[in-house]
Amino acid sequence: MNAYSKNKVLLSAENIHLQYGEKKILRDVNFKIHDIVREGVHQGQVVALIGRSGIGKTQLFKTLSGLIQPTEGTVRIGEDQHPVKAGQVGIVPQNYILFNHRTIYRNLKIGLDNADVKLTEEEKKRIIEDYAQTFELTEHLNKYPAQLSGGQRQRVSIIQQVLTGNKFILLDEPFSGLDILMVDKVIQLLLKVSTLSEHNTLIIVSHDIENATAVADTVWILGNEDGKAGATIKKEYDLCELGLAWQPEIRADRKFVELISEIKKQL
Ligand SMILES: Nc1ncnc2c1ncn2[C@@H]1O[C@H](COP(=O)(O)OP(=O)(O)OP(=O)(O)O)[C@@H](O)[C@H]1O
Repeated sequence: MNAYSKNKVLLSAENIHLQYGEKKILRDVNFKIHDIVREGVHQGQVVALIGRSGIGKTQLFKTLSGLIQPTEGTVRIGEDQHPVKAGQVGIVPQNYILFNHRTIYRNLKIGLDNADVKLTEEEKKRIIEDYAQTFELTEHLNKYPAQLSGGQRQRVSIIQQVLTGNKFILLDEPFSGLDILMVDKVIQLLLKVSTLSEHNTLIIVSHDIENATAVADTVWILGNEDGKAGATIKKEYDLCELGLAWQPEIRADRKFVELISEIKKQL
């Protein structure tokens, strides 16, 4: 098993409740996301949020990113654990909207233009070219989104969020509509993003349990507990502790396959 330790809290939720009129959507959601130190790597956590359709994943996702205020409770972010504000968490939406009339280069530049740190045009160019090279997009920089495959567009969309300097990135169904090779590339990209900085934290909402679990170090199952109204994190799997995190080939592992079937039973 890998030696690792969990250090600072980067994102936390305390007693989150969300209700619309009489309808309770979320109940008593509590968690802490940390940075992780292991084998010379210092990284943020990668969490997979899994649950049945309509259970409240999107509502939790929006609460965590400050887009909606919970009825009760607080989401805290950063080393100083201040209450989250909209814009502090980057979102890669399901249909990864890019600006179709701008080249990939200019789409990536939007990320840097929106970053807190002000850079010269020359600095921006160098950063974009570096990222493009790392993520195999150099030959596509002057193309338009329509000329790229779905997986390539997805990668551009993820990198765009990374370039804004957002340390917290929520991804909504990042594997949908991708073939298996593209899924592998997106998984590699996500693993790379999570290790780029000790503060990079990813939360992946997905119906694709195998792939979301393969890239994650933590799995949260959102569901109803004991017939109570409102969904909560009814089970958390720590894949570091299970020895199933950070291994790209994990999907063929017997222990991993057993875990997936256990997760499915929890839904
Ligand atoms: N503004 C609202 N007012 C009342 N109920 C709402 C509102 N928005 C969402 N809901 C309800 O909240 C519940 C959770 O919805 P949510 O979209 O979070 O589910 P989900 O888990 O993301 O589903 P899916 O996997 O199908 O995308 C649903 O029952 C939905 O009808």
